Amino acid sequence: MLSLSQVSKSFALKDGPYTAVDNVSLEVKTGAIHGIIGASGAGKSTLLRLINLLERPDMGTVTVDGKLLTELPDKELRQQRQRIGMIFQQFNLVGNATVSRNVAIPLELAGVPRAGRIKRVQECLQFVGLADKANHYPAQLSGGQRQRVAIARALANNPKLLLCDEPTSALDPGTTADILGVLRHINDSLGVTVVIVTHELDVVRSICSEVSVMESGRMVDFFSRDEAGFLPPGSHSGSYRERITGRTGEPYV
Ligand SMILES: Nc1ncnc2c1ncn2[C@@H]1O[C@H](COP(=O)(O)OP(=O)(O)OP(=O)(O)O)[C@@H](O)[C@H]1O
Repeated sequence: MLSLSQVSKSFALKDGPYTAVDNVSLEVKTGAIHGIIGASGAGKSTLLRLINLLERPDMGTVTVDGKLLTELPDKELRQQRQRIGMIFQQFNLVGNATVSRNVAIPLELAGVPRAGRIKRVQECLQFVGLADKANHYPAQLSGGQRQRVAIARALANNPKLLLCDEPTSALDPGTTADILGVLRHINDSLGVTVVIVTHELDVVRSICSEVSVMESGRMVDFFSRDEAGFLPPGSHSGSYRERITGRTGEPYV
């Protein structure tokens, strides 16, 4: 479903270039819930933004659902991007637009006619359990409800891939569990592949089928729930692998 090959990204800083993502390769199969974990500044969000080309890689290739995004002309890239949903820590809703209008925006951008938009907005709001909030504004909703609206908006164009940048970091533990339940449901019932950037080990332990670990822009480890077994939520010490699986292992190169 998703393949990154030797992807790098540097930013020009005052004292010279800074490499945020350094020669990263990654394969994510259809149906996975893939976690990307690592310390602050490791390059996780930048890597996520490279997947839908919100950031252009300096080097390397990005393939999503068989399309080599890094080679597509702009118009085709815009079309392919519509099949990649994204949600953020701070929800990024349009504050002066109602819930239904927020969900309708990506449909308008995709050129869906009005009747189709109305139907799809209703479906998406029903899916996230917010049909009764269609005419509310974001400021009238709780954090968890805002994230549900953001999820409904991300689902509007039937994405095959959902990118989540710290989706629960602004939420309390109960609401976090709730939103993780929605993400699991999207994966199970719609077959959407999910990539989640997080620094929360419990998010990984709760829903991820596999994890990659980033450190200083590089991918330093990869393991799956099937192969390693994940511990239940709770605090443990050691490397990311030890804390998630309870076991040590050979670092991935
Ligand atoms: N647009 C940018 N311009 C300059 N530097 C940037 C830019 N985007 C990211 N960086 C730098 O790249 C590094 C990696 O940032 P990134 O946000 O990807 O890390 P992260 O692992 O997601 O961290 P966090 O968990 O704190 O969000 C950081 O040092 C950051 O300051």
